[in-house]
This record gives sequence, structure tokens and C-alpha cells, in this order.
Amino acid sequence: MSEPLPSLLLVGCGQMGGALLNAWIAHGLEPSVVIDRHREDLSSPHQVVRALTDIPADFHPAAVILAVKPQKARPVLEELARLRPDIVTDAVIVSVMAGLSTSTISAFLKTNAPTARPAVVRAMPNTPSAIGRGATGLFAGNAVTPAQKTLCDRLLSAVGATAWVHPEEQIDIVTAVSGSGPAYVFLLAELLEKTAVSMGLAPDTARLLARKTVSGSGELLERSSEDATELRRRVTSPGGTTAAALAVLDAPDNCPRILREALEANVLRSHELAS
Ligand SMILES: NC(=O)C1=CN([C@@H]2O[C@H](COP(=O)(O)OP(=O)(O)OC[C@H]3O[C@@H](n4cnc5c(N)ncnc54)[C@H](O)[C@@H]3O)[C@@H](O)[C@H]2O)C=CC1
Ligand SMILES: O=C(O)[C@@H]1CCC=N1
Repeated sequence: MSEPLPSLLLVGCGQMGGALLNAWIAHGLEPSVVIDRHREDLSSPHQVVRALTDIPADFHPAAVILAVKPQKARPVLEELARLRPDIVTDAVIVSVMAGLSTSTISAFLKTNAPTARPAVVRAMPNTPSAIGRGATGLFAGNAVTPAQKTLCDRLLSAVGATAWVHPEEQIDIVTAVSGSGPAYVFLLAELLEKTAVSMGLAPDTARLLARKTVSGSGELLERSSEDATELRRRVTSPGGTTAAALAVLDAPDNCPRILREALEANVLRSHELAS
């Protein structure tokens, strides 16, 4: 087995934090602390506490992972800096939160630790991380050391593929494409199923065919060295049925325009969450 992952402080153990934690445990994680204010059901081989005030005084994590909603970030960051300025100084702060910039995160931390120069990394994973098939975009702020960057890459590689981006604004595009992306794919599965039922297929049949089409196509794309355009071409007989459907879907004013609008709305929402 590869070298264990160093001790972490995970703040927020919901959908994303939980998926990350499970992968890190599977990869061998040094004794760590998980904070979740609301979940009663959490069990973990690591120490689970309800509040930042419960972090043991002798606990010194290599990284703090912030996986609460962006709207909850400010009090969490201010309290962390008030209670444990040493952690803010020594650990890399990894935010998976949409929208919030490294400078905003630093500013919240500096409210109660004015001399700190926090090392902040933004990571934008997605929910296929729960099965080790995630895709994460990362951005490192100025104060992040090469060793901390390597650690962040190890942490997110534990749940799938990673790609570092620059400048920071590109993280909002990552959020729009891959962070939120699974929701678009699941919407496609939902719409295929519902439309199939509305056109006359039995619900069980529609569900089976829609699910297997989306999951099988994803797996084919994963296993193939061809790009998506070629895989699509192989389905599309000239003058055939698929071509008839694609003439509707891929018309400039249909999917291409709608997807662009959707991704722009996503980026705009990141900007709103940031302010
Ligand atoms: N769900 C997704 O697909 C993705 C989510 N993210 C980001 O991950 C973050 C979390 O999102 P989800 O996991 O979906 O939300 P979630 O609601 O499932 O998890 C958030 C967790 O934080 C806990 N929490 C709330 N306040 C807290 C506090 N003061 N201290 C400790 N724990 C607290 C909640 O009890 C909850 O378990 C968000 O910032 C989101 O932008 C990023 C990429 C993908
Ligand atoms: O919907 C959200 O805000 C988060 C960020 C990416 C996926 N879920």
C-alpha cells in the first residue's frame, strides 16, 4: 500500500465531505478529526466531533478540508482562526466550496489571525468521487508550498482524476462543467425515462433502458481511447434514426445554446455566492 495520507481536519461531512472521507480511509488515513454540526448518524474510525471547540488541543492536521455550504463558511473560518491560529498557519486550507475565492477565505481567517498568511487551495470535485470516478479541478493560492500542492493532489487523486487550473476564475468554469456536471447527466437519464413513458413504454422498461443507456455510454467513453465525437458518429448511420434526432438536439439554437446558457448561469451563481 502507498504511504498513508497525513492527519486531516474535515469540516462538513455531507455528500462531498463524506465521499472524500470514505476514499481517504480506504487509502489509509492517519488519525484525523471530522466535524459535522448536524449529522447524528456519522460513524467513522476517526474522531467525529460536533464543533470546532471539540478539536483536541494536541491535534495538528496537515490539511483542513472545508466541505460545508459556502453560506456557512464565514463563521466556521473565523472561529477556526480564533480557536486554532496554529492550524491556520501550519495546515493547507482546502476548500471544496463553490464560489468563495481564496482571498475571501483568507480574509475570513485573518479576521481572528491577522498575521497569518493562509495557504488556501480551491478544489472542485464531483459526486462520482463516491466511487473513485470523480473529476476535480484545483487552484493553488500564492502561499501554498509545492509540498502542500502535492498533498492536495494526492487527496483529490484518491477520488479520481485531477487537473490544476490557473487563473483562479477558471475554478468557476470547472464548477459549471464537472462540479455540477453529474446533475446534467442525471437529468438526461430522467428525461429519457420520462419521455419514453410518455411515448408509451412501460415505466420499468423505460427506467431500465434509460439508466443502462446513460451508464453504459459513460463506461464506453471511459474505456475508449476515442473522443466523444467519434463514439457519437459510430451510433449515427447516415440518413438514419439517430441523425434525425441529432438534427434537432444539435441544432445551434437547441442543445449548444441551451448548454451555454446553463453553464453561464452556473458561473453567475458562483459569482453571487462569492459576494
Ligand atoms: N454535492 C456536490 O456535488 C458538490 C459539492 N461541493 C461543495 O461541497 C460543499 C458541501 O456540499 P454538500 O456536501 O453537497 O452539502 P451537504 O449539505 O451534503 O454537506 C454539508 C455538511 O456540512 C455540515 N455542516 C453545516 N454547518 C456546519 C458547521 N458549522 N460545522 C460543521 N459541519 C457543518 C452539514 O451537517 C452537512 O453534513 C459545498 O460548499 C459545495 O459547494 C463541491 C463539489 C460538488
Ligand atoms: O450545486 C452546488 O452549488 C455544488 C457545487 C458543484 C456541485 N454542487
